[in-house]
Amino acid sequence: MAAHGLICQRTILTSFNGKFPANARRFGRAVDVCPVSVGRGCERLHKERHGIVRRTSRGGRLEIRASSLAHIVENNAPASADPISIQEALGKLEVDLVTEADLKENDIRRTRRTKICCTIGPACCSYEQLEALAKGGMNIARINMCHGTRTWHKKVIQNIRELNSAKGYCVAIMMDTEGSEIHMGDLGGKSSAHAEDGEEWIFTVRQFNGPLPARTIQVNYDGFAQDLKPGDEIVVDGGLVRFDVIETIGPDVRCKCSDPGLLLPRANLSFWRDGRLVQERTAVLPTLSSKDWLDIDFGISEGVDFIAVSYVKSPEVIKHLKSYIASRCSERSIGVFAKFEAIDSLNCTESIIRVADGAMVARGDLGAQIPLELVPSVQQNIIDLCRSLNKPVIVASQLLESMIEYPIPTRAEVADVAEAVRQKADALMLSGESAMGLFPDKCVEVLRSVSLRIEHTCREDKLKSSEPLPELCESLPERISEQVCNAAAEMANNLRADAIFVYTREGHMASLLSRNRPDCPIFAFTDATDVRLRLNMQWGLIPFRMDLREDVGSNLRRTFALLKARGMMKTGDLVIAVSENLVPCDQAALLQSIQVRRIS
Ligand SMILES: Nc1ncnc2c1ncn2[C@@H]1O[C@H](COP(=O)(O)OP(=O)(O)OP(=O)(O)O)[C@@H](O)[C@H]1O
Ligand SMILES: CC(=O)C(=O)O
Ligand SMILES: [K+]
Ligand SMILES: [Mg+2]
Repeated sequence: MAAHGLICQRTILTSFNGKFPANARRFGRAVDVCPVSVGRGCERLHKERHGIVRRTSRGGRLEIRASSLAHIVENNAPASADPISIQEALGKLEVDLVTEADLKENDIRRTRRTKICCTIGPACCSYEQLEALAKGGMNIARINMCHGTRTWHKKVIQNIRELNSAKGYCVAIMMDTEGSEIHMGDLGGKSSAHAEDGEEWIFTVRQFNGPLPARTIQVNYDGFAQDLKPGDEIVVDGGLVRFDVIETIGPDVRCKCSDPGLLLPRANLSFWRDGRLVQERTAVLPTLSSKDWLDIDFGISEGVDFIAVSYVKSPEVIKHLKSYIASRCSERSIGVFAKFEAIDSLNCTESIIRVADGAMVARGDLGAQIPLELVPSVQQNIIDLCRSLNKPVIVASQLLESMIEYPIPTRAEVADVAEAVRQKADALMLSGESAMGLFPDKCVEVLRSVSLRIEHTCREDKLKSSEPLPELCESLPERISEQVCNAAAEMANNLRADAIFVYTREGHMASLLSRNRPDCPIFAFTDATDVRLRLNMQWGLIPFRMDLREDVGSNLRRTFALLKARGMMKTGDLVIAVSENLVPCDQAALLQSIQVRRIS
């Protein structure tokens, strides 16, 4: 409270040039209403700008709502003022800079709906590089615990949190576990090696004290040599290099290179016998290793927003992790995403998606475990299942692979991105393109521009499929929410509304709206920063943070006034508004309604 009083004082002094009564400090304590002294000219100016100034008692003293005060602060505060403490103290609307600029400059209905996730690596980890990605449209930053140290990742997380708080971005953080994939060692520190046709190489689980012997590759799991037989094939990175097994000798496997190529440190390995994946051993490797659990503890303590679990093979591991997270951090939840990349996951796709908070089509490793020609239909199937079960889904890997080296994508890559957008995936993910490529910013720009274009043509396309969504919820209050959202989305389409507004504490109704993939964007207002960050993963949602009141009318009025005052909406815009029941009582279902409002 003291800070609040101080901020008011500082604000008014700056805004109104000294017309601040010496005793105003006494008045400036209320959280939402802040008595200030202003001259007549100021009052008129303020009324014109915001329309929400209220004259109260004696001449010259006005009550200005905290929210509009925040606006004055923005426009008049000296550069040294701390915008975040002001924001917090005044409880104003929090929106990221990119969205705000976009809404101000462009047609609301043309904002991007498909979200962008970037893997952070050496090519994009500095504060400035991360800022460039955020500016370009990155919604989620992914850190991959396969690479880098925890200290390195901690710094990245700090940079992103700082960007969010200092510059108003809303970049969520996803931590991706290493998982029990089989991979090569680090090539003794070399950046790469070349395997020539017919050359003999040794794959081994041995550790070496000195330098790695020539043409030797370490493998990260002990049982590997027992698992293989002469005639088996070792496939590196999904087929970039191949070796035939000649013989196994203790911890060593002697092989001959059958497909020459470049070997990169820690490249993924898979083993094939008679055209099928050898998987007895990988099936018993734990999905979460002891190192993964340490990484998960790290993620929880660093407050990541999502954890993506690599090599999921069954729903159990997801359930286990979710209950672990619930027991370790009760005050905020972390979204657990299942990565579909292990062949076993495809036997129980639906049951995995049901227990997870979202899914990722991890096409990189998936393509090394199933024939490549099956990957597109698996992608389509997972996206469709996620949509019907209302879980966000990310399409990952090789979207713009050639852009690791080149400043423009291939035509085929653009077609691949377009396909994922047309399938209405929630998010697209860059891997090596952003982590270690030469053009991370350009990659984000390509995802952004292709998404915008394809989304637009999908909306224009009158032939778009209108298959009804299957019913999702079971209990009556939830079914009512679902029906309200479905109806609101349909109304928005039929009335060509400019936006749907939803007031939500946990984000549930926001995601039910997103599931409908309506023609206009969905503005989701929530009072929790962690919910806001998590909503940034979902298709078409523009998440805002503000203090919600129990009174829906008051929330509506405040958001309309604020968005209009800040130039993000204009007179005449048509809005469909729905609200979760924000009053803690059993009458929840009865309080939901759909309102249609035109901004005056
Ligand atoms: N934190 C990091 N430090 C160094 N290099 C990284 C880092 N993150 C990613 N990379 C590089 O970018 C490449 C692509 O990243 P990506 O996250 O797709 O990794 P990956 O090894 O393919 O594993 P996964 O299957 O989990 O995606 C990596 O192979 C690695 O070379
Ligand atoms: C993203 C990931 O893990 C993959 O494509 O394999
Ligand atoms: K990983
Ligand atoms: Mg993978």
